Amino acid sequence: MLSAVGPPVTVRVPAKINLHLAVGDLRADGYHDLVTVFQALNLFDEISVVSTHTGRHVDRIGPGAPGVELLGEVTDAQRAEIPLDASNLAWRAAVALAEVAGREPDVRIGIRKSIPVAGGMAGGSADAAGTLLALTTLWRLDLGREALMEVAADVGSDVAFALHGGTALGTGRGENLVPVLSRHTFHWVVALQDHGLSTPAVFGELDRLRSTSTPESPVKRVGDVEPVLEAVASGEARSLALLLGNDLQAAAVSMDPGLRRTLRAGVAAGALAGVVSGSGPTCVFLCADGPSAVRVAAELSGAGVCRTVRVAHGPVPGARVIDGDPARPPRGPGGPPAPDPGPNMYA
Ligand SMILES: C[C@@](CO)(OP(=O)(O)O)[C@H](O)COP(=O)(O)OP(=O)(O)OC[C@H]1O[C@@H](n2ccc(N)nc2=O)[C@H](O)[C@@H]1O
Ligand SMILES: Nc1ncnc2c1ncn2[C@@H]1O[C@H](COP(=O)(O)OP(=O)(O)O)[C@@H](O)[C@H]1O
Repeated sequence: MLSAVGPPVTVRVPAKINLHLAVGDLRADGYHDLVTVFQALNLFDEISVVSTHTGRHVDRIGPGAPGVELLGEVTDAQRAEIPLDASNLAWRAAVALAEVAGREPDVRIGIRKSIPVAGGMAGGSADAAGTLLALTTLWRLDLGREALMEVAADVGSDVAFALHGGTALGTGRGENLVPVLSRHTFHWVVALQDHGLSTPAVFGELDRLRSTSTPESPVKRVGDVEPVLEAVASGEARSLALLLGNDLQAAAVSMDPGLRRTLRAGVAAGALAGVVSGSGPTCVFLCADGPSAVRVAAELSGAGVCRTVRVAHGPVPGARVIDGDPARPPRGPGGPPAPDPGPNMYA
């Protein structure tokens, strides 16, 4: 058990999907320029941080090194796949923020995981973003939004979006964000696999496929992003369904050919369209409305093409403090309910 100063600060942070993902050629720094439309969905990880430099015992965060542990029900797969050493993205975020703040990362970080690991939904990035917001609150840092976004981008290409949430156009490595007008809710079915795909390996496979592409069998590229932005703004799921596209999908399917069946099964189950999320292997299916998503999820879960399915909607806000903010009353009996914890400081 740990010594701690003050109560933990807890942040809830959403998963993302890519409605559109155009991948440019390999850059000299090992990255690819992207044009992407992110949307945050209501699948959340929770991050709790607590100071460790002195003080009283806190139950919610137990022992472990260097400062990260998994909270709640933890599956064997999560235990196997999530590093609890200094390479954990949440810990890397803590170290990066401590450096900017000119202090030690004298904290413990608890991660309650719901976002699939290595699933193309940016769960690790979400944990990093949640840690940045939680520590900004715990340490009462007066960092501006721009400075926090810069720290986020240094930790990973998707981290800034997890802070931002909603729907956003991402360029550069994905870290340059512009909010996209999206007042309408879209309904999704998310098909999770029992394994992950490595993001760098999927980008590498796309480079390989493109280098061996011939005029007879070209590797197609997604179209322009503008129609996607218009469809998002209109709120018309049928228009958006025709425009979902991901340049990494060919690479993900090449590495995991079973995804072809998953994508077909979702549409056969009644979805308007399906697409691999980011580097995969998670597939997301856009549905006409909420009840349709429930029906598609029920049928897809019996089709034997994925580990499990979730019904989700988006856009939802980015990282939010849900507990432990000195400026808010505590959660729990007498306090406010956990969801919808107020305006996002960083959006
Ligand atoms: C593909 C996307 C699409 O949103 O999402 P995921 O599938 O990971 O969720 C992202 O670009 C992933 O972002 P993120 O997972 O933060 O990537 P990073 O840690 O920054 O980079 C991991 C590795 O992916 C490759 N990479 C990443 C981003 C980018 N624009 N070009 C790249 O080539 C590089 O090989 C890099 O070393
Ligand atoms: N907090 C974390 N949660 C999940 N994975 C993490 C975390 N920290 C580091 N990782 C590593 O990052 C890799 C990518 O994880 P994740 O962000 O879940 O997937 P993706 O990049 O496909 O969206 C994982 O395979 C894991 O080894």
